[in-house]
Amino acid sequence: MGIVFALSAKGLIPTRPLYLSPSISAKARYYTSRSPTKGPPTLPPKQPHNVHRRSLFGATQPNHQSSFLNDDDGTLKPGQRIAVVPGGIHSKKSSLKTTKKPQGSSDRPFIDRIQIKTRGGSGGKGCISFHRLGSYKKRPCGGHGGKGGNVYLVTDPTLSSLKMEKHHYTGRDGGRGGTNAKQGKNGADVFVRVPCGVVVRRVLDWEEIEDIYDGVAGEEGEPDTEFQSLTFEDDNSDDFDDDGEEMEEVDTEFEGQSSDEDSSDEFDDDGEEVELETDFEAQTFEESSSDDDDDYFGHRSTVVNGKYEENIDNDATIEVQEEDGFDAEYERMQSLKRQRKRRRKPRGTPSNYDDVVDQEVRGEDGMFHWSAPEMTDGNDQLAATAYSGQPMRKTVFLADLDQPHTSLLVAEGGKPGVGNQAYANRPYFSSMESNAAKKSIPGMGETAYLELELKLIADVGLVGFPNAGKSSLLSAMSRARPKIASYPFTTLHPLVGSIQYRDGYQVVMADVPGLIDGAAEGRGRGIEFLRHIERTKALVYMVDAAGVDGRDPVNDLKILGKELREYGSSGIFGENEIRGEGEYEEEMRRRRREIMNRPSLILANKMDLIPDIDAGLGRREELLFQLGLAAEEVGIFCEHDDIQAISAGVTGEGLRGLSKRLRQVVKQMG
Ligand SMILES: Nc1nc2c(ncn2[C@@H]2O[C@H](COP(=O)(O)OP(=O)(O)OP(=O)(O)O)[C@@H](O)[C@H]2O)c(=O)[nH]1
Ligand SMILES: [Mg+2]
Repeated sequence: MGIVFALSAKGLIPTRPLYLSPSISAKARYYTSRSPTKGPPTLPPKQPHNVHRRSLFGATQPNHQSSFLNDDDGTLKPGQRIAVVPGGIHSKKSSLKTTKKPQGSSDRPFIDRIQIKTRGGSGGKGCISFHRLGSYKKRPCGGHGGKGGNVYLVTDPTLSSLKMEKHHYTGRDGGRGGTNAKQGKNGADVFVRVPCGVVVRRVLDWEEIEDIYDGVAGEEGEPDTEFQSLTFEDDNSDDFDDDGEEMEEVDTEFEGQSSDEDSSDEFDDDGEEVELETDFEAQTFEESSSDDDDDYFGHRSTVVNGKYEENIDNDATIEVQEEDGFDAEYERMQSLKRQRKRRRKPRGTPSNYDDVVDQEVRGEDGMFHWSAPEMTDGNDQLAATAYSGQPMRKTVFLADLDQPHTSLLVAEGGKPGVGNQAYANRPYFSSMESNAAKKSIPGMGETAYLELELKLIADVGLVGFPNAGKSSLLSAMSRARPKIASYPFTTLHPLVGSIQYRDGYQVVMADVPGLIDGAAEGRGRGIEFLRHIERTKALVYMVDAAGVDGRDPVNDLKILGKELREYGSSGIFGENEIRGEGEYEEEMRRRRREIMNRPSLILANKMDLIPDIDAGLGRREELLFQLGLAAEEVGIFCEHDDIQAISAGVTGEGLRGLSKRLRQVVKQMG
């Protein structure tokens, strides 16, 4: 109970006491304070929006003094509305003019080669449970686990660099199976966004390289004993003690058979697998004669456990065959696991192991050095020596993601674990079977180390010496805003812009950082980015006709032609080498070799600095003529009309004609 004050024009006046619960809203209070004689409340007149505003939270903030909202005596008039708005000051940001940073400068990182690790999620575990009630009592009802999530690469046309959020991507694990045959939830897939034009390669791990090596050794019939002995090292009987006597019996039987030629004929009926096995046996047996034989057989029996046992009529194997379910599968997985473990390169490997493998690996095509050292002074020799200490990798080509919104499955999620409901329909389950699900291990997700290489997709590539005006041209013809400045190497990484035509046609042009003399040997940084012009349909050579930096345009063109020819012909410049074998790599090498056969335009820029009146038109024509001769000399594939005089940065002279011609050339090239 208390005295209620009503707000009125006269200020706060006491009215009759009312019992007000705190839950009564402010609106209710307003009505209760009104005199009943005045009739039903009417809506107050609409106030203009520019009423005084005060922050709702203003009074609680230390630096905000509360104040009355209305002008006169600090009281609210009946029907008066005030606007109470949440706090917050008017953002200054929105009033500031946002300026876009120029592209191509160092503050925007551009990454065109990266290695990432992807792993599919693990499968969920299967559940082991039994019905407790009713006629189903004691029947297995454990649900299977969920599948592990996959990892996909998806091309996103809005991206232009391989700057990734993370270097490791893992699919979500599958959920566990539940009781009452509830299946676990499938793990969510992970989509890794990459820009268009990414070439995806998978980096092989040591085991795979060794497998290749094995294959090579087998084909050539010159198995390397050292390698083999190291691979099968530690295959001693300790590991196989668990396998019990049966194994040993099998082994001895096998040994007997394999050493006896007649008995090996028995295997022929069983088809290819057996033949392969006998080959393998013959090979290992020959080599192992000098070594401890038992080691090899121990290894042999585990590797082809299942297959092998199927092929021999032996009491021991029949017993094993009976299992024919998860137990056998479990044993096989365990043995594979053990085998994998052993096959990993052991620590402290003898140096000759490395030597042997390295030589072989180096001898093959496509082997390459991973992280390249900084090329400081452009000395090829130095770079080569620095490389030699790097670990070797081998990659296989997976895909060239050049279309937008395409996805590529790179790491598959693991298979789900099996719940014991798999045995629910059996009339009788042995203890072995009912426990089989316990042993069913959910599959691990696939792991893939990927090497991603970005090759910009452009129709036209711009090459030229630093400061020639390449960025100015791109800026003048497209909506790209590269950094333009009067010092060399303003542009630090390639970027693309598209020339838009009225009818909607587009020509995409790539601005590549300036090339310099000796670029093919690694001088400067331009050569690093030349791979971005590999996909282009036409090339544009740009020279500074006025020779602002004291350069000679004709000589510049000769150097450019020479560097590009060298780049194309050998294509092996450390980092820029096209690595690996396969159709794709071959195609890329072919394309690079033909880089000089691409239709080219030669632009003499900064023509505004060559006055027509003083020196006359003759000087310009003379220059264009000389450029034509130089192009012919170095073998640039260029028509007479395609040597043009322009002024990209100042008057814009010749740009209209240039854009028309570019369109024609690109169209011709399909
Ligand atoms: N007079 C004149 N100057 C130009 C013209 N085009 C470009 N420039 C100037 O030349 C300088 C270099 O221009 P950029 O476009 O940055 O040259 P770039 O080839 O991109 O140079 P890098 O990025 O270093 O390889 C700038 O100062 C431009 O203003 C032109 O047509 N006439
Ligand atoms: Mg530039």
